[in-house]
Amino acid sequence: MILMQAQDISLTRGGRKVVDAASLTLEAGRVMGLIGPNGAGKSTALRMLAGLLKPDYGHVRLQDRDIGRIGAEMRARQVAFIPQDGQKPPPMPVRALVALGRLPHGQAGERAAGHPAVEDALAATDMLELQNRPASHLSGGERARMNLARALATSTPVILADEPIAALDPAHALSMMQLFRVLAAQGKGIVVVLHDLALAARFCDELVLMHQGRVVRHGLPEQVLQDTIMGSVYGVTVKRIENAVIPWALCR
Ligand SMILES: Nc1ncnc2c1ncn2[C@@H]1O[C@H](COP(=O)(O)OP(=O)(O)OP(=O)(O)O)[C@@H](O)[C@H]1O
Repeated sequence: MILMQAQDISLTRGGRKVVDAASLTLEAGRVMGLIGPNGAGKSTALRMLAGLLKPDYGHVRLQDRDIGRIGAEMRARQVAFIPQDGQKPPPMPVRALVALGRLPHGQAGERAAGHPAVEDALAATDMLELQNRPASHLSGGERARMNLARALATSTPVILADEPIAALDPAHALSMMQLFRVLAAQGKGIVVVLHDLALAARFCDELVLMHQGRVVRHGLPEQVLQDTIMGSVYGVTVKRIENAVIPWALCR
């Protein structure tokens, strides 16, 4: 089942097309990795998918409706957007902040904090131990897990996550990628921006490679992560290593 579709979306910023006629289709049960070098346009594209930026051209459809025509609350019940780690959160307890994820369902305060979706989200992200801590005291990695928990608490069919594992230690990065797989198995569709290509190859069903605003490759990880493409897009060479745990290394 198609959950979301972007067709030829373009956006100009500072006189430059930062996203240029990008198209993608997100199906239920899939983890899609959005990859590409710094400045490729990944975050901008993700914000357009989330309905937070309006494309100059093209359109984003959410279950067959133009996302721009869906009200903010309805959209929030359908799409959870996890931004790249930005502002420090307020000094409210982690559980209360995660419970804000229930607002699009009209639930707030004690009712939201006690909702099973909040409990499940805290458990899934390994945040139960930290639930009473002020959110402002969390480390960068803990904050990333809390942001995912808040998104999960909303119980949306679509999750859009911008570099959610960038600040995570290896164990929590693996857990989060495994959790995306579990969520996909439950029927959700996930678009995740990643710079860790090994994890992208291992956990994503498909990869969308962006470069200079354009989607230059879309397909299975092994189709996208080819040596020549990595060379031309990332400017690195791929060294294959036999019998190694990670069978390739990137070199400059
Ligand atoms: N408001 C803006 N005005 C001018 N340029 C912008 C604006 N917003 C983004 N850009 C530019 O658009 C390009 C794409 O930015 P974007 O954040 O989407 O890239 P990205 O692929 O997510 O990069 P990264 O991996 O570094 O996070 C960048 O070159 C950025 O400088």
